[in-house]
Amino acid sequence: MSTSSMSMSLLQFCFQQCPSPSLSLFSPSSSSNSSVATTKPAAVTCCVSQSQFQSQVSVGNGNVDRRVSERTEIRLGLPSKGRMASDTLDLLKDCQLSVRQVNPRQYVAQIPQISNLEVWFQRPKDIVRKLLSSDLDLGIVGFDTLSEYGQGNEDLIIVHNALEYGDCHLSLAIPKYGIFENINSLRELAQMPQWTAEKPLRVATGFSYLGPKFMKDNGLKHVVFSTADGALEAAPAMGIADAILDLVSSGTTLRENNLKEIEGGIVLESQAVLVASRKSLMQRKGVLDTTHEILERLEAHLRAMGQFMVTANMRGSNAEEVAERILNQTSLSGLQGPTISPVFCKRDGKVTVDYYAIVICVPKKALYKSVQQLRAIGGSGVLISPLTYIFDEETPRLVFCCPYQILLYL
Ligand SMILES: Nc1ncnc2c1ncn2[C@@H]1O[C@H](COP(=O)(O)OP(=O)(O)OP(=O)(O)O)[C@@H](O)[C@H]1O
Ligand SMILES: O=P(O)(O)OC[C@H]1O[C@H](OP(=O)(O)OP(=O)(O)O)[C@H](O)[C@@H]1O
Ligand SMILES: [Mg+2]
Repeated sequence: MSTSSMSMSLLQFCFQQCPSPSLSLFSPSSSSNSSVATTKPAAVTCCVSQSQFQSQVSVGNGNVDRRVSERTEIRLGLPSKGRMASDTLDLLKDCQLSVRQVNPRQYVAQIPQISNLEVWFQRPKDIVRKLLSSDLDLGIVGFDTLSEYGQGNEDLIIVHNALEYGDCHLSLAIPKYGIFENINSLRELAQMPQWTAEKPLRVATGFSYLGPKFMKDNGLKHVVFSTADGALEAAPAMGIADAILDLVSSGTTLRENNLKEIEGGIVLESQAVLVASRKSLMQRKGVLDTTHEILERLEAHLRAMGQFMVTANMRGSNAEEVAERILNQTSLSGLQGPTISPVFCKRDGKVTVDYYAIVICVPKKALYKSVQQLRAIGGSGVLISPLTYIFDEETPRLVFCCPYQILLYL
């Protein structure tokens, strides 16, 4: 999932009503007709139980609003542990937003470049909960965690939906063996005669909100879920469950445990996202500006990560003629077109221009093709350099981040 493939940036979760799943053992009810088959960050639609949400957040309740106005510092929640923790700190460091933590057991830290910002290290699920309770204003978490614990709450706004790490997907997996040997799709799984009201399909998952919702949306009636916190892949072989619903990245853990994914079984694609509390953006002084700054730095860095700067010399009679040759090649157009400068040299005592130096940005994926095209039109001395930042006039995501647009958007 690349940044460029996502056009929308500040995304809202749709707030709908649906039954609240129980946390230990539960079955999805079949009454809802809403559908979220494969959810990606770019198109989020999740359900939330209104009563459940209100018990956590109390929308419009004086306590929450008082808390929003009482504190003056802005709080950013970052994962305190797990694989997201170090990747998040690395990303911020690459954006010149290094987190200064006096000691690793201290849960509060600073980003000296941004005044009035406190970093709080929390478990990813607690970041989502604390955004909802207005104890945090901004947070970085996996989209899976946001979807599971945010449950479509409209106070959560995805400011950046593709931070390009933590890539994984939430998927249903079944054994490769036994009664599942010839089952390769969700439809085939649903049609198996084995699942009845008395003997439902048993699914082990840590996603006790998204799991039942996915099954219900896909019309699987006879399903029960059990929760587990880790090593879910062992559950089918231990006879505890028939299937599992868990995160998959390389697929190694599934393979090593004789499990397989099935067609139509992906619940969502996930990667790290930057989330904000809508209430904070709207009500707390400085949150919008701070969000704007963080977002701009993230965008500039992530855009640059996907590109190389290519310089080359080209023989030509004038800059326009060289430009024409370059622009006729599909992989050489650069960000806004090539920069072309004359290369002056002295021949027979006279300053002449036989060559032009060209500078273009090319997507990393298209590098080899670009070099081939450059050579084909007479390019020589091709130099490739990494880029650190690409700051545009205004990042597309920021369109939504100015107060006026936010007000319009909300
Ligand atoms: N195998 C994986 N590959 C890539 N990203 C993953 C993988 N598993 C999880 N993630 C992403 O990283 C986030 C944190 O996962 P991680 O396993 O580090 O912590 P956790 O599951 O909260 O804690 P724990 O596994 O210790 O209970 C997930 O929410 C998801 O976004
Ligand atoms: O497709 P793979 O690359 O094999 O990764 C998938 C595994 O990664 C996560 O587990 P984690 O390592 O977080 O352990 P956990 O089960 O203790 O959470 C996830 O729960 C899967 O088990
Ligand atoms: Mg884990």
